[in-house]
Formats: sequence, structure tokens, C-alpha cells
Amino acid sequence: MSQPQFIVEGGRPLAGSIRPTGNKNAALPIVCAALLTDQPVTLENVPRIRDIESLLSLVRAAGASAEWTAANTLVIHAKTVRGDTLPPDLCARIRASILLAGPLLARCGEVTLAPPGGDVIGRRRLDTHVLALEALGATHEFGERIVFRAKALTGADIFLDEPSVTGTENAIMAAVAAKGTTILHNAASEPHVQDLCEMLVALGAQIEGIGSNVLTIHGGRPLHGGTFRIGPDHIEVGSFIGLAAVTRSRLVIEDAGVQHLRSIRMGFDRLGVTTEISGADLIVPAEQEMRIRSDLGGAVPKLEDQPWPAFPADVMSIAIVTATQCEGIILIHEKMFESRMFFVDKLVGMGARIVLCDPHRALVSGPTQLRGAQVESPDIRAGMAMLIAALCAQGTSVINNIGQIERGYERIDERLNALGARIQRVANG
Ligand SMILES: CC(=O)N[C@H]1[C@@H](OP(=O)(O)OP(=O)(O)OC[C@H]2O[C@@H](n3ccc(=O)[nH]c3=O)[C@H](O)[C@@H]2O)O[C@H](CO)[C@@H](O)[C@@H]1O
Ligand SMILES: C=C(OP(=O)(O)O)C(=O)O
Repeated sequence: MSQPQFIVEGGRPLAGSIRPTGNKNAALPIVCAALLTDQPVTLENVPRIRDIESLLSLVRAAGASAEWTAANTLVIHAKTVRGDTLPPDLCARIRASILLAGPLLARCGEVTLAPPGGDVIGRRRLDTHVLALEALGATHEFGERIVFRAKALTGADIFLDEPSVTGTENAIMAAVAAKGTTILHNAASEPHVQDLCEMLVALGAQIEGIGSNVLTIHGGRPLHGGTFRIGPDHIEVGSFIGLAAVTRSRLVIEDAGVQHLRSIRMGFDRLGVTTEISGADLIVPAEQEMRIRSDLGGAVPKLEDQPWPAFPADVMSIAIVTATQCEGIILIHEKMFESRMFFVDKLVGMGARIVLCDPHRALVSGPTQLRGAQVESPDIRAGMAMLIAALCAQGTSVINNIGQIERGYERIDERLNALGARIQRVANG
């Protein structure tokens, strides 16, 4: 069945306030972490997005209950769980299915998964997950099925081969259940990793070094139930900064989690897009310089992604669209995923001046007037980037395959229409 489309009328300025939803990439591991205890866990500010619904289907298949008690409040109760009943098609739908490995291994001593899915943005390793779980005492089988087994999990001194986000999260969840102390070196430290740690601490875990790349976890303490509120999605905030800039709109991004925005704001600053902090809110003024800042001596500047706390890979696609509306030239270097930049073809089709140097680097020269077009949305962030491009373009655009956008952004058409956008969601065919 074909997916609905967005019909977007471009060129309209937006205005008003918008609140980011809870962080998708925090909510996903935190839902999994709720399976570590047999007590009920209440999660607030959970985004109502497709990836969460897919994960909840997996959680229920494992034997836990998961009920929405308010629009964004979820109660998970994993009184008993099983690790051998996860439907392969659901595992293949989302990257986050792999995050069930740590908690179900800890609870059941064995877990069987199918290889995870997620955005088709290039090869996605699982080696770090295996490295960490093996160090804690698990064995693994890897093929059409991924099986982890452990009679007992024991704390260990672990150096991760890369600061994998989900790899770190799996390691943390397993280490919290393991007897003894685990030291995780070269750990990822993104806001979502921090949120997961804080949630586990709220349930009784002992974790030191939260926010750094060395975590010390004193495991084996029984976890109780509790309530935890998911933090705001900094990637969504980055998306709204780009949206405001290219539509020349003043937007107030409420309760934006400003403590986590330094690298994102600095990245947009390089494009000539400045933002202001006002209490807990972030303001994007309508008047922007939109002039790319050259490096010293007039050299061509570069915007590159790196592990946290540097500029996040998931905001790169949004930065590319923004750069098409700024005066000057900039090299965008996406270091991580081999297929994430291919969507720039679609921007070129809309009038952007972009040279894709190789799968990781693109040279963007602006500003160019974008024209409405019929486009696909290949992954969550490219999809959002296309939506932003359509809102800034002259004329009408059609965005197909919007299920990709809705994997990560809650009611995005409704929320942007409340700011003055014209986005119509229509059934396709
Ligand atoms: C469900 C979930 O949480 N998904 C996120 C998670 O995926 P996921 O956990 O699958 O990504 P991984 O962190 O395992 O893989 C990316 C690897 O590349 C490294 N790296 C990162 C940036 C960079 O500029 N250069 C570099 O080499 C990372 O440190 C990491 O080692 O983290 C990715 C990296 O943030 C995000 O894109 C995904 O949205
Ligand atoms: C790549 C992303 O998601 P996932 O890891 O779930 O595919 C993303 O959130 O941009």
C-alpha cells in the first residue's frame, strides 16, 4: 500500500511558538530499559511517532504491557518477559530493536533478535554491541538471527571500539544488571545517552560519569519502578532552527533543552544563522545575516559532524538545506553514513547549487531560489530536510513516502500548520 503524501505550498513566512517533542533517540532506549524491572515504569513526554509504536509492539511481544495513559505518557510493566518471541519483521523495521538485547539478556539469560532496520543511510555496525555484551559474559550467534546468551552477567573494564550510541546504551543496560562494577571507556555521551542513565538512576541504578565518555556502573542492584520525563529532542530543535532560517521566520522554540544546544547553535552560526537563549526557550529571529562565515584568511569553511558534544550527524541534512539559502560557499562533511548525502540530488532538482564530491562531502553554494517539486523522503532527516526545502520553495511540492518523516517527527504537518505553514496530508492513490 502506498504511503500518504504531503502537498506543501511554499514561500509562506511562519511565526509563533513551537515546543519540541521528547527526544526520539532517548525514548527508544528508555522504553527498553523499563524491561529491566518487574515493577511499573511511567514515562512522560514520550513522542507519539512510528518508531515508538513499532518498539511498543516488540515490547508487548516480549510479554510486557505498554499502555498510553495520556497523550504522551506511557506506562510499561514488564512483570514477566521472554527473549525468544520477538517477531523478525518488527525487529527489521527499526534500528532500536537491537536495544532489547541488553535488558532481555539480563532478565531472561537469552535473547533472539532479527537484524535491526532503521534508516537506510549506509552500513550500520553491531560490532560494538557484541564487544560490550561479550565482555560482560555473554556469548553470541550472528546470522539471520542474532542470539545472545549469558548464564550470568559480570561487571568488567570495557573499552568500546567506537563511541556507538546504541552500543553504549546496550552496554549500560546490561552493566546495570551485571554483578560488580563496569567501567565503560570511549562511551557515547549524547543527550539521549545521558537521559537513559538518569532514568536508570531514578529506578535505583548507580552510574557515575554521566555526560562524559567514561561511565562507571555499579551493577546488580535491584531496580524498582518509577516515573521519568524524557528530555526535549535537540535534533528536532536543530530542524526548527533550519526551518525558521530558510523561511525568514521568527520562531520561539519553547523549552528547547538549551544546555544541549551549544554545538548545534555554533554550526548554524557558521551559516550566518544566529539564535538567542531566553530562559528555557530558544529564539530564532526573522532577521538573519544568512552569510556563510569564511575561515581565517577567507578560506572555504567546513561544517562536519562528530561524536557528541560536537555537531550531530542527524542535523547534517537540515544544515545542507539551510546552506542553500545562505550567501557563500561551504563544505559539508558527513563522516559517518555512506548514503545519507545522496538526497542532495533532490535539492539540486529544486534549484540548489550543490556538488556531491563523494558520498561523505558536499560543496554547497548559495543562495539559490528553490522551486517546488515532487520528491521522495529517503530517511527521517532527509525527509524533514525536503519538507523544509518545500516550505521555502516557490510553488507547490509533493513529498512522497512521508512515513519516513513520521518515524521521527510527531504530527509535524499539524504543528507546522499552526505556525502558518500550508501542508496537506493526503492519501496516495
Ligand atoms: C536509535 C538511535 O539512537 N539512532 C542514532 C544512533 O544510531 P547508532 O547507534 O546506530 O549509531 P552508532 O553510534 O552505532 O554509529 C555511528 C558511529 O559513528 C561515529 N561517528 C559519529 C559522528 C561522526 O561525525 N563521526 C563518527 O565517526 C559514532 O561515534 C559512532 O561510533 O546514533 C547515530 C549517531 O549519532 C544517529 O545517527 C542515530 O540517529
Ligand atoms: C538515523 C536515525 O534514526 P535510526 O537510528 O533509528 O535509524 C535518526 O534518528 O536520524
